[in-house]
Formats: sequence, C-alpha cells, structure tokens
Amino acid sequence: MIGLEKVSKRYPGGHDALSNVTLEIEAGELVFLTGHSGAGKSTLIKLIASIERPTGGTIYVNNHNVSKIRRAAIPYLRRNMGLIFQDHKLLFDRNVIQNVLLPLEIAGYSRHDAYARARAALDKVGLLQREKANPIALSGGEQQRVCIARAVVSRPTLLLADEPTGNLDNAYATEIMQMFKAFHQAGTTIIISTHDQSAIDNGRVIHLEHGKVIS
Ligand SMILES: Nc1ncnc2c1ncn2[C@@H]1O[C@H](COP(=O)(O)OP(=O)(O)OP(=O)(O)O)[C@@H](O)[C@H]1O
Repeated sequence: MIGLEKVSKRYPGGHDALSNVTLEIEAGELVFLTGHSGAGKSTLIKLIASIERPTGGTIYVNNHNVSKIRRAAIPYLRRNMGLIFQDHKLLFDRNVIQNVLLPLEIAGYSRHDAYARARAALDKVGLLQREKANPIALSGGEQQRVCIARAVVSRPTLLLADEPTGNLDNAYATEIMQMFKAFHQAGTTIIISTHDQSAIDNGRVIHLEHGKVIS
C-alpha cells in the first residue's frame, strides 16, 4: 500500500530530516514510528500524506507516485486518508460538530447520515456534549480529540497520526489507542508516531534515528 524507495528530505536551509529511507507498509498493518525528538517521524508522515515532498527518492501510496503528484490531485489522494497532527488545524469559524462534519460533506453524505456519523465519532472521543461549542473554547486535549473524531469519521482506509495522544491524559490516551486498535482489526492501515512506549503492542515498530530507519 505504501512504499518508500531511497527517500530523503532536506528542508530549505536545513540538514537531512530523512536520508535514504526504504520501507514498505502493507494494507492493514498497524505501524508505530518511534525515535528521538527530531528523528524524522513527523516528516515521514507528512511525506506519505503529500504535505511535504521528498528531495530524493520515490514514494508510492495506493499505487500513486506521490513524490511527483500534482497539487490538484492531492485532495483525491487524501479522500481515503485520516490525518491527525499536533497542530490540528480545526476551523474556528465552525463549531465542534461542523468541524467533524467536514469530511462527510466533501464525501457527499446526506445531512441525516452525516450528522449521525459525526455524533457517533464525537461520542467515541467523549465530546458529544460539546458538539455546539466553538473549538477555541476547548482545551488543547479536547481540540485534539475533535481532530481525532474528524480524522476517523469517514472511516478512512489509511489513518496517519502524529503523536495523537501527546496532549491527552492517560485515560483518554488509552481509550483513543483502543479505538485505533479496533479500526486496525476492522482492516484500516494505521501509522502512529509516538514517544509513548507503553502505547505500543501487537504492531510493527519502525525506529528512526537521525533520519534513518534503524530497525
Ligand atoms: N519545516 C521545517 N523546516 C526546517 N526544518 C524542519 C522542518 N520540519 C522539521 N524540520 C527538521 O527536520 C528534522 C526532523 O523533524 P521531525 O519533526 O520530522 O522529527 P520528529 O521525529 O517528528 O520529532 P518530534 O518527536 O520532536 O516531533 C528536525 O531536525 C527538524 O528540526
């Protein structure tokens, strides 16, 4: 499903955030990306999501060469992806449920179905009672949970999560990890970057150090 061949990424004026990374991730895998701060975990996720482009090598996602993808083709590629990032980019001119509805509106769900799914997703992350709130009125951890609901609401086949539980207290972190594992059992491919060793069980671990895959 995802293949990287000799992939490097150098940010303008920087050093190599990733160098010569070659790996394959099969459909349905649960993968944990680990490594020190600055090891390149976020960069790897951004390359797979076409948020950044590699400076060398080739990346395939669902048989598309995304290293060379046209900007206009990116939304099409992302329609089956759920993205969870630390800077969650919620829309502050929409309330919580409207944020979660967005991917469903784009996918063309009827209003009735979309609301039912969005409410179910908010319930899963424990925020149904805040559906009408503006995201700006929520704590960082609550905003992160809205972001998780928005990422999973359209049941993507590929879920990319960069430190998804970083802002959350233990109880929520455990629940969110359980939710990801349930998606994995249902066949979703999941890539999660994490510092939290305790979150890692029964998945594959890809360990990065200074931009290289160590194991
Ligand atoms: N937009 C950018 N411009 C310049 N350098 C960047 C940029 N983003 C990341 N880097 C650099 O690339 C390297 C890898 O960063 P990356 O964010 O991928 O690491 P990480 O493993 O996700 O770290 P953390 O666990 O702290 O989030 C670091 O040296 C970082 O400073």
